[in-house]
Amino acid sequence: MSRWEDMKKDELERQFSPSQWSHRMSADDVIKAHVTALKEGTERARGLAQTLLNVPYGEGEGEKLDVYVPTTTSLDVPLVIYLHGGYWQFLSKDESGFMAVPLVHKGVVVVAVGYDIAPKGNMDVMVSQVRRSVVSVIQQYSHISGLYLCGHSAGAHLAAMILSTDWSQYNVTPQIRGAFLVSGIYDLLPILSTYVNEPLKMTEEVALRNSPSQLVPQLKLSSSNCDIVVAMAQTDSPEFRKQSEDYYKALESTGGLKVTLEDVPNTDHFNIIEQLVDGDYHLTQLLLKMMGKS
Ligand SMILES: N[C@@H](CC(=O)c1ccccc1NC=O)C(=O)O
Repeated sequence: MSRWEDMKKDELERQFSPSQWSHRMSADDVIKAHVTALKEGTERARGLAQTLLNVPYGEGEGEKLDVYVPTTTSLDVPLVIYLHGGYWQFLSKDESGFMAVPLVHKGVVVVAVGYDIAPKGNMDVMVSQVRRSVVSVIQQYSHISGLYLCGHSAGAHLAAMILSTDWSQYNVTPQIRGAFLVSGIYDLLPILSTYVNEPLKMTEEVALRNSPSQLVPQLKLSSSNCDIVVAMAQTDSPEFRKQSEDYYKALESTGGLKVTLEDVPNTDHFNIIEQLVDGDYHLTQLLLKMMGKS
């Protein structure tokens, strides 16, 4: 097995360029198609659900979230917070409501969180923002039947950082029932020397304190009752898949956590999450089942 520590810069950068590993399209086309799919799905969701857009969760201009509200009147209303991907430097909440399409029909509230991507935000800022967004959501929606997280790519990293929060400095302790971590990065050290870090400008110290792989004991303390699904795409690069496998193993080996590793067939880094617009998609079904809504 090759180790990232032994890789030359160009090989490491290829491993951390998800668009180069799709079997469906060229690198440029798969990113264009990804953005289009997210935008179209989000527009559809906005047509189907009632929405509360740009709800502030903090003082900052970028500290806003979008809520997709189901039209059902059930008392059992779970809420999923979605954290978008894009290497902490692309995308926004504005094209991140797509997964609400099948979920609002089933009576699930979906919240798409915005955060300040680089270069405006840095890693510490983004992690602080998404943590505060969770606190704000549970304060506003105290009547929900369960809180869930879903994150893609960099958003899966942020979701894992939320699970690893020491909530003692906050006013509340969120009880997160389940988390879907999709094609994420959990050890930031391998990207330090790559193009990904150019706008982020992380030092080794910043990368270490923001790596979920370093915070597994804290996750065990804070999120012991949370079902965790670590999902990876079949054609994610070997280093991306290793990130999921290693994080899964680290969580699993602490004992007492309910963790599963999902290797999703016929998917790449992008359509593994795009397909959440489809109610029949394997991960949508898993998420609904976890929430007791299948
Ligand atoms: N250089 C990256 C770019 C990338 O990851 C990306 C670009 C635009 C929108 C989303 C992206 N990634 C994942 O959500 C790549 O090779 O895929």
